[in-house]
Amino acid sequence: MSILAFTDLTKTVAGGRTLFTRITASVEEPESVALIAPSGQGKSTLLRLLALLDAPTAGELRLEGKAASGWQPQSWRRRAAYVAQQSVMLPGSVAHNLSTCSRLHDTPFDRELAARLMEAVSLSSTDWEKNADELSGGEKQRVSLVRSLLGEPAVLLLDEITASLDQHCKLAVEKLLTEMQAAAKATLIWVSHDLEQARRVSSRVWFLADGSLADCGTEDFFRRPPSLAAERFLSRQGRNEDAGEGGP
Ligand SMILES: Nc1ncnc2c1ncn2[C@@H]1O[C@H](COP(=O)(O)OP(=O)(O)OP(=O)(O)O)[C@@H](O)[C@H]1O
Repeated sequence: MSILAFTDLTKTVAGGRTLFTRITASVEEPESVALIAPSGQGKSTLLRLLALLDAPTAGELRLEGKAASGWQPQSWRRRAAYVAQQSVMLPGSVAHNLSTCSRLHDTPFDRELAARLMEAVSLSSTDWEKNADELSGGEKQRVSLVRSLLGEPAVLLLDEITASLDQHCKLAVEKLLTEMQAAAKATLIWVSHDLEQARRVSSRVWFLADGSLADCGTEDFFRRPPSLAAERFLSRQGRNEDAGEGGP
């Protein structure tokens, strides 16, 4: 059974522009999918729809086999967590931020797990008593990821979460998440402009362009782009391997 699925999803935004029309796809547990598109095609919008942070114009979403209408939005978001590029820290300390989920759901705060996750994203030396607002952008991004992981979501909707990280931290985050996925602890949907990253972390690609979604294996996507739009996109990024324009 798919853990997350959408059928005939259409989204028209203010001003009347339709970003995508009747797109359908699903993700199995515990897959890792890269959502790729030229800028402005609706990647973040689609991710926000999948987190029930925005409503589709038409179409149906299902999580764990149950339609969105049958879920409380907060319960849905607890299972399918959206991790934003611009992370927002709650007022208070790093520890206060890390324990958000346990306070919200009245469950014990697993300090040991939090420490392990902080270490995995290269934040072992962070002072937990520090005001979270004083962290750098990249530190906030990683604390925000750890905060989400502590809620043990089944699906992580990752919106360019490594965009402000240096290479070392980026790879640390990728390693943590791919290990979780390999251990069947999480299904991942990554929005990324970084095609090297998409190739490293995913086994499938959803390519969004001209209002349609193409769904294919990651290696196939790079070797045999599924559409002219994908071919042009890879070509512009210098990644069309058939055209001999590069690649690892
Ligand atoms: N609520 C909204 N109201 C009006 N326009 C919107 C809204 N949400 C998104 N848009 C527009 O829809 C388009 C797609 O936005 P979105 O951020 O989803 O694209 P994207 O593929 O993630 O872009 P990028 O790669 O540049 O981050 C943009 O032109 C954006 O301005």
